[in-house]
Amino acid sequence: MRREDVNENFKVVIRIRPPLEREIDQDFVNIVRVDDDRQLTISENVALETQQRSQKKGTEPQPEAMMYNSHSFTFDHVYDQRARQVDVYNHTARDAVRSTLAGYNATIIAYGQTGTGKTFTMEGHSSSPEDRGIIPRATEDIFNYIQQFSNQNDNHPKTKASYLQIYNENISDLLSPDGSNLQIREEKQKGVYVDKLKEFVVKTPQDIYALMERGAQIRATGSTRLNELSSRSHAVFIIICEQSETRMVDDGDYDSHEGEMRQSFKIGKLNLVDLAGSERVRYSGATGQRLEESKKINQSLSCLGNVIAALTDPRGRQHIPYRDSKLTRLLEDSLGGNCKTTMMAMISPALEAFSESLSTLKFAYRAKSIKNEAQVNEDLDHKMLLRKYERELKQLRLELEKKSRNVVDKKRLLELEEQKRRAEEDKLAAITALEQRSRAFLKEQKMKRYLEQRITFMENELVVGLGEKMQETPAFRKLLKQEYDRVQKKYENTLAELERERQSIEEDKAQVDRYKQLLLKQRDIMIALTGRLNERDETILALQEELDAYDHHQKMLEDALDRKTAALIHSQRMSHEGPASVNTTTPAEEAQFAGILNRTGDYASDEGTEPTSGKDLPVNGSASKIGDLQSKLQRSYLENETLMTQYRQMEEDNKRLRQRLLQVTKGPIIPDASTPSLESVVAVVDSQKQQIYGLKQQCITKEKEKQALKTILETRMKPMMETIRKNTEANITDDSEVNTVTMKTIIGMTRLVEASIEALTIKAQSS
Ligand SMILES: Nc1ncnc2c1ncn2[C@@H]1O[C@H](COP(=O)(O)OP(=O)(O)OP(=O)(O)O)[C@@H](O)[C@H]1O
Repeated sequence: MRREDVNENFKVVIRIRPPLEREIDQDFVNIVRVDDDRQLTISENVALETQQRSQKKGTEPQPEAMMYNSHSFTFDHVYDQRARQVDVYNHTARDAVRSTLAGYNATIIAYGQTGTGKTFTMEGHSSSPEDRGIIPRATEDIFNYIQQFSNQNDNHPKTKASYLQIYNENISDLLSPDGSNLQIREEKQKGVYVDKLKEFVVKTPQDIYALMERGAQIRATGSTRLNELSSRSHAVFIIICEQSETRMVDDGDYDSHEGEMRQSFKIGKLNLVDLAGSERVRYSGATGQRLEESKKINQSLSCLGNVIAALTDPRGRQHIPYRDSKLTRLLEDSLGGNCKTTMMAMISPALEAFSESLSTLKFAYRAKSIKNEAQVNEDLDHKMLLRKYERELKQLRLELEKKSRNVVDKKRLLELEEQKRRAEEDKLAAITALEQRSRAFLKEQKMKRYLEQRITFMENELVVGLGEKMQETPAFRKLLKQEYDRVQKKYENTLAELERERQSIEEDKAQVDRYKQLLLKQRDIMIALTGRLNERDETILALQEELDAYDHHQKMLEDALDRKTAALIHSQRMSHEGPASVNTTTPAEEAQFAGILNRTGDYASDEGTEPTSGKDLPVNGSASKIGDLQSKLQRSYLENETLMTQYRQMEEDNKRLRQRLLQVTKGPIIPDASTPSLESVVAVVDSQKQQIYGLKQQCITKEKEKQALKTILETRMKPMMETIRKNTEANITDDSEVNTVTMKTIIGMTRLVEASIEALTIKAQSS
């Protein structure tokens, strides 16, 4: 699709018609001066008028009354009064016609006050060949071109014509009496068009002249004071040029394989618009029906003015009021759309039309800044369409590859590849189907062409009865129509099927996009889960270390307690059995003994042993304190067990979480009853975090308890043992061996307390 410079696509030219007899009779004064072929000046040239009057009277003109109210304008071209029809066609209309043949939409609009020469410019006078207007000249040009072009190429041009009018806001077909109150429709491919407007295939310029004449007879005209044969409606003559071209692709063709056949269709539409003239009712003297017509004409022209004002608004208005009138709606493509448009504004040179001419010039000047964007209306052949799809697929594959490179998980990459492969297979299947459809479509087209040729042949060759051509018989016409309708329907069905195929390929593309999005989402979820698992692993590791440290210190405490307990039992035994047994047990044996007692619970039964004498009391009191210590340690041991159970529980959860992660990495996340959702996994992680926090709190509490135990031993037990030692020392009267043992026991117990304090201090520091 080629695009042209937008400024080139909307041109405005001015044509000044020569003064009419009526104007010459009424003291004609020329108010328009053409400065060059692009600029003109309009002024209420009182000087000239004064001069003429002065000449009549034989007086000198007044110098101060030379010119006033003068305005200069520049346009794409200015045609003065002497401009011939052929000049106007060659300089202005021919480009538009050639654009149509190149596949563009082109419009020529004749605008101006009533009686300024719009119809003359567009249609001209058929009586004089020199006065032929744009429509007949364009027609000849088109047929000349077609003849020349179709001789050179394997081209099959087809020309069709339609003729419509907008009269009192009602669109009617000027070539078909049934076609009234027609509706304007719009389609993406076709643009704006009139529904049910008949299109006539024309093969010679004469065919077009016949249609023009037929339309002119129906077109609403009337006599007004300013124009004897005034057009009371806006008329649009439409010429459509369709060309199909089949040619061998050469190596210079973009994205095509050399040697392939390429077919393309170009459809250009030429709108030749002859607007009804605006008029000031005061001057035209319209009444009754004429007055109503004038109002409607002025109203739709004012809508045209509004559309042009909106299109050229420097603020860049969003809403363009095309729908305010049938005229503007019909010209939507021509004004600011896909079209090469030329506006021809006609003016009268007479002083009496000064204000109308000035307003026409201002209107035309404003329209100069309209920007159109014209494109060739070209349909690619089906192979080209396939290549276009292939290109899109290739692009899609590249994008997918680019995205895949970013995915960290190799497994996901493999799955992506697999999905991509499946999508490609689907596309390939779609393309194969489309190719088949295209082949069928081409076959249909060939058949259609063959039938058309046969019809033409029959039209030319067959004659029935007394010189009456067969094509003129109703039976033949009926058959012809049936056949034409059948082929047309088949052609349309094939087109519709192709469109469906195209849509299905579009859907496939969208599906691939959805896959891509899903995979990217899964990748993100996977990364998030891995992050959370790592966090949890770190937490568990920290907890494990803490527990190990705790176990170690507990073990130290237990060992210290075992040693002291063994020493105490040994002292007790010594005090009962006498000094002879003092040296019979080694410290290692004592510790082993105490350890055995501790583990079997025999120590507990010792707690209940009754004191044998009053002197033993302090010793047994200390034993009970140490027993307390022992049972606290026992509790701590149990708590440690509980901690271990919780830790194992957490490990179990961790294992489950890893399994969940494995599921996520294996396939798309589709929540079901058996698979925990991401939210539930996150909840488990959170609850375990809370458990870890609880465990930490318990450790802290236990530490506090131990601190309290240490304080008790330090502040209560130690002074107590000191008091016992001092009292015992003071009460010893003789130097018997029992007293010595008792003293030793007391000293041993004091050391035991000190050792316990020391052990607890080490634990507290390391914690
Ligand atoms: N360039 C010209 N050379 C000679 N005669 C012209 C020229 N332009 C217009 N005329 C004559 O002026 C008269 C009015 O012209 P025409 O009917 O084309 O005007 P119009 O703008 O179409 O008017 P309306 O809007 O009322 O239909 C006609 O008689 C026509 O022959």
